[in-house]
Amino acid sequence: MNTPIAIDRNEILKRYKPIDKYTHKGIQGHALLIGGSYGKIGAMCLSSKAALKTGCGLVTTFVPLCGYEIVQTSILEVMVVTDEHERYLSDISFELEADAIGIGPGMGQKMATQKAFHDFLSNTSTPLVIDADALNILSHNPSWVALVPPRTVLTPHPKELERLIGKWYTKEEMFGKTVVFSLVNHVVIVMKGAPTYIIDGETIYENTTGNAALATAGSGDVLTGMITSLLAQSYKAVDSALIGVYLHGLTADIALPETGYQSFIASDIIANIGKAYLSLED
Ligand SMILES: NC(=O)C1=CN([C@@H]2O[C@H](COP(=O)(O)OP(=O)(O)OC[C@H]3O[C@@H](n4cnc5c(N)ncnc54)[C@H](O)[C@@H]3O)[C@@H](O)[C@H]2O)[C@@H](O)CC1
Ligand SMILES: Nc1ncnc2c1ncn2[C@@H]1O[C@H](COP(=O)(O)OP(=O)(O)O)[C@@H](O)[C@H]1O
Ligand SMILES: [Mg+2]
Repeated sequence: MNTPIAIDRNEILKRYKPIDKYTHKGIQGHALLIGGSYGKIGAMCLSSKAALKTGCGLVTTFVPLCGYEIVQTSILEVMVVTDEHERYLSDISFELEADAIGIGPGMGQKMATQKAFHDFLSNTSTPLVIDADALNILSHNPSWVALVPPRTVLTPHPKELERLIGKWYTKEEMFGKTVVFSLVNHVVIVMKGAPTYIIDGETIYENTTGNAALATAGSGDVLTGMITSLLAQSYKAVDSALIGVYLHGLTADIALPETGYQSFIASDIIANIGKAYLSLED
């Protein structure tokens, strides 16, 4: 196993692109977030708001019908497109052209949703982030991994990773299997945890930000929105993963003196993305 490269401020500054004075929302990137189901529309609100706050120009959220008013009223800046089904996704089709798509948070794994995800994968070549239930659907249908576009970013937590690559008994085995999965399928894998590792083929990166305050509902959904936003802003897949994970962790380090570990929630990540960005400008 290759020694991990520590991702600190210096490594991020090598990749970070400051905002162009003359940019506008039309060229700042359009992120599309797809997911949600009855009772889990919040996951989409979190990932969509996180995408906006990470800097892309436009965000559209694709949810089942029951999510329409929830997303429209909780985030005014986001546009909403709905599936025809009331409670879960059954047909992922839309007219818009997104620069990046994040799919999976709160999506559930109903058979109709699985089929819709299969058809979506068969028809997309847009830069992609796959998370949560979309990862679990891939684990149930391993042959569909071949449909995943090259350079897609997968963001499993340890349980989702185990479902995807199978059990491991040592840390070396876990890294070995993940590296093989990345190489064979040409994908970038964000192994979420404490710390988070990013695997790009045989190259392993270890994030240096973040703390136990992040062990709270929705913090992964927020990360999906952040990485999708960076992809939409034309960052390479691996750089989107590295910058997204670094900034996400940094929000918790910044907020900790005010919130403590226990009262920090996923919305606090979103609220501190601005300060995390500003720390790159000093
Ligand atoms: N407000 C919302 O709408 C929320 C929706 N969510 C969605 O709920 C769905 C289910 O996600 P879950 O991740 O809860 O369900 P999963 O069944 O995928 O994962 C939960 C299991 O993974 C284990 N696990 C998680 N992190 C671990 C770690 N770091 N180390 C070891 N084991 C770990 C847990 O112990 C548990 O057994 C997803 O679609 C997700 O996006 C959640 O993100 C919570 C918030
Ligand atoms: N103890 C911890 N220290 C640092 N980061 C953590 C810790 N616990 C969780 N995280 C981070 O929080 C996020 C959790 O993601 P995930 O389990 O998908 O949450 P959810 O599905 O509820 O949104 C990951 O980015 C993970 O690295
Ligand atoms: Mg998750």
